[in-house]
Amino acid sequence: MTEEVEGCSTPTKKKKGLLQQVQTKETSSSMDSSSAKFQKKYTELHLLGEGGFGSVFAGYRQKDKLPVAIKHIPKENVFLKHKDENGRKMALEVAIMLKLRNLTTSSSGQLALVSLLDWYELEEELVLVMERPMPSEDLFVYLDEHEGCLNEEEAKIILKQLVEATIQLQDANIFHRDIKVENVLIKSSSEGPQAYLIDFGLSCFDRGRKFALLRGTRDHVPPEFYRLKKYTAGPTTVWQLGVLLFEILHNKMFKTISFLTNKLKINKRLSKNCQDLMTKCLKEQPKERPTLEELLSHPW
Ligand SMILES: Nc1ncnc2c1ncn2[C@@H]1O[C@H](COP(=O)(O)OP(=O)(O)OP(=O)(O)O)[C@@H](O)[C@H]1O
Repeated sequence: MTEEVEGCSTPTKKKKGLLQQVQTKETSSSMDSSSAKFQKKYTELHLLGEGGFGSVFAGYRQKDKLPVAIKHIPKENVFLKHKDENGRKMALEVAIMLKLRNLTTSSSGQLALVSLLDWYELEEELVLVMERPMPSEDLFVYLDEHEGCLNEEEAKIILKQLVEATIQLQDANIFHRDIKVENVLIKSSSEGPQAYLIDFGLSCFDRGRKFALLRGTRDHVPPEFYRLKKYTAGPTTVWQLGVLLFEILHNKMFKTISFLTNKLKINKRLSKNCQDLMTKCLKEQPKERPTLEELLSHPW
């Protein structure tokens, strides 16, 4: 059976800060009170990033100065499709992030996921308040600062953290669907890098079904989407982790469409085990890719 779940609608580049919204006519008193509660609790600072679906600002929680990231998603990009156990409709991104709160930590301690602290449904936008690891930057920017490429040891640490996090997601029946360098934060410390998977805007709950509609980044969708117009969660996640690994070790952007016409060229200077893991993740046939658990026990 082929089934599709909608997360957000057509991307817009519209940016809407809370102040602007507060100045426009808010009619509903409950929206007014949500807006007031938000402003009382959090202070917004500079823009961190702007994507297809919303804008993310740095901020902090006023009572304890906890660093937070505040994501504003215009209402036209939000479908209140999910129902909680009380029948209350909510955005899928919120429902998924609420479920993430219950996930346990990884074997190495910190799980590579950020927590949702609060969310507010305002008249024109949905506001998500998330934890903001400090100091951190997204892997796209981090790569830029490392001349486009990481060394194998660093790449291995980051990949392992992401594999552990995606196993937890899989166990919770959550399919991220858009793993890529822009959606990974890296917190640097003397103990090494700590990765965090962010942006659950295209994610969905999954119990092994087949998806037919493209959700996610076209360059990173697995070959089966092009060949059969169908993809499933596990092999897609492994494929996207393979793409991410390729990109962080090659200083090259990956495009599935080029992969389908040209043989993949992996840097021969990488260790044999690293090449082996990458080749396996990027197998054209989804059935030939390892599972996430197999990735975790790979010799690399
Ligand atoms: N919790 C966070 N802590 C720090 N920075 C964050 C956090 N969440 C998001 N960001 C920053 O904001 C950027 C955009 O966030 P996000 O990907 O969630 O937005 P989006 O509108 O869904 O983007 P896109 O459409 O590109 O996927 C990220 O690339 C990152 O730089």
